[in-house]
Amino acid sequence: MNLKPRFLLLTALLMLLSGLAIWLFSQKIVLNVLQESALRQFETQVKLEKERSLQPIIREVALARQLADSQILRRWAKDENNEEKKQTALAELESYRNNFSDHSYFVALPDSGNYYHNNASNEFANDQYRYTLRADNPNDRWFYSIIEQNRDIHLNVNPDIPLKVTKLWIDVLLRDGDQILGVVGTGLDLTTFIQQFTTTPEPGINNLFFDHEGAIQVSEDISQIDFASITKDASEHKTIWQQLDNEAQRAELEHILQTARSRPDQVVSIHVERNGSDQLAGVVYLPEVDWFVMTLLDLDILLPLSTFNELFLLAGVSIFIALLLFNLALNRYVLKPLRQLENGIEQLRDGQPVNNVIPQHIHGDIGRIMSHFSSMASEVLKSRERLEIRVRQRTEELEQLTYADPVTGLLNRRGMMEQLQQQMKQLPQNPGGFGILWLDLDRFKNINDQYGHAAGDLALKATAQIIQDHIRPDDFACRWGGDEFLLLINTDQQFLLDQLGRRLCAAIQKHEIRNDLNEILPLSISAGSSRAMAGQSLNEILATADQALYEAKASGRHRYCPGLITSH
Ligand SMILES: Nc1nc2c(ncn2[C@@H]2O[C@H](COP(=O)(O)OP(=O)(O)OP(=O)(O)O)[C@@H](O)[C@H]2O)c(=O)[nH]1
Repeated sequence: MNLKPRFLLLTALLMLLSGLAIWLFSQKIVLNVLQESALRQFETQVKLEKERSLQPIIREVALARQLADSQILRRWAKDENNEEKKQTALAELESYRNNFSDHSYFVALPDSGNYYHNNASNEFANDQYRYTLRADNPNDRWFYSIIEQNRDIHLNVNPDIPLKVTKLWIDVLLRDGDQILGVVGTGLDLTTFIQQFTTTPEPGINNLFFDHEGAIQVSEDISQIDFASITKDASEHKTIWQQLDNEAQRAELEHILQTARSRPDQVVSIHVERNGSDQLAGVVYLPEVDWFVMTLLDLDILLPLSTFNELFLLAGVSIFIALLLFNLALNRYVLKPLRQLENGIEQLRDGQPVNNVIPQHIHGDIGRIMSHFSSMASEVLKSRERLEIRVRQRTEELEQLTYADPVTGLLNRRGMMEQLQQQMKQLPQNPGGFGILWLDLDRFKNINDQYGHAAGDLALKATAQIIQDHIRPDDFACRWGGDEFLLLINTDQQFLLDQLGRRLCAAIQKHEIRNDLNEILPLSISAGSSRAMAGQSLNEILATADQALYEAKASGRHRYCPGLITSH
């Protein structure tokens, strides 16, 4: 994968991750703020409701407690059949009836099981005794449970089906020290209270009231209310524990309830999983009625994902713009220079200068790399040029070596053959032809033998030099082999050829060549010639010169013999 898509992919990934982190983080912050404000609001609401809606209950409870504290009532309960005490007590009860908001009261005495009651319409003004409670009657179970539990106060919620109201029964123990003399109390219509307290204007908020056992007493959902809690076994209760999804949550709530009980009127919060959704719960203990109230905030409803739509949109647009800007910057500062660098490398590979593709004005890291590359490229090109020159020179030297005689520096036999063939090709257009001189040192073997091989070489070099001195620039001389030299003389004049042959014989003999011991080497030469004419072959021309040389040797050496031209 190319650099560009890789970078884009990486950046997109990083941005998405950071966007996700920001989103989660901001969601958490928003959630915390929401929870905080919800709890504060809830705390205030509880206080307000306590003042407003709960106050009547509290007042009734206080009044019922006061009634249970009445000496008159105690005296009668201890001596139920005493008519005077009874009438005084009933009068007392009557005054409480007027004060109770339900305008009703009841008194139940355990020894006799007698139940006394009068209602708002004063229906039983002279007939307060209503009936006798029986332990085996399920309807009377509440009374025996209260006595058995020995708790000072019981609040018992019961629907009054004929009246279509929900009644709260406030049951308070009538005591004399440890002795339980009876149960007194009143009823209270909870319908309005339930409506006020549990019907919340905001969806996603739910209030539940439950007692010390967790039995739900007030709920918006009537089916959740544990009516007549007092008469039921623990297993029959509809409890707050059943509202929670798992055991760990229940244990946590147990702990929270203890904390709430130790700090009445203060909200203690807990996260609960209820019906599969994450909910925030605030719990408050209401000591006056020995109840807990739990407000449940359903976060999925209160804080739906759609709340973050704008944030998502903003994050998406930001990521897109950031990607675009990053892409532009990446292209301008990295990818484009890299492409130019790549072009430069291609140019360099082809041996071209790179200045036209590598810009000189880029700054920073990439600019430095470009400038280093430019200098490196020009160095590479220079050294390549130097290398090429060196190779050319070396080739020329090698060619020279191929065609040169190492001892004398003259052409070797191969070099001369090429020149001869060249001349032979031009022979038809050159009717005067050219001349050949074939030279051979006389008794050269003796020089080697007598003065040594080095002296022989010296003689060969001196001969070559003399030859060079006598020929013209357009003539060619070679060492044909051993002590033989062949000269290609660019002339169509026989006499000039003869003249040169004789001069060379004279000059070589005349020349004093000395060895290391300063001894003069006896050097002379024999020479033969031939004239190349159109129609002759090279072999014939050379054979003529060779024959002439042979004659020069045969006739005493140190002489020149012109070759006889054989005509066809
Ligand atoms: N020092 C030296 N001697 C060479 C070289 N090449 C050939 N020779 C010698 O040259 C001699 C040539 O001898 P020949 O041409 O046979 O005979 P010559 O002694 O010259 O006698 P004539 O030609 O009959 O006058 C031989 O002794 C070779 O060893 C060389 O490069 N250096």
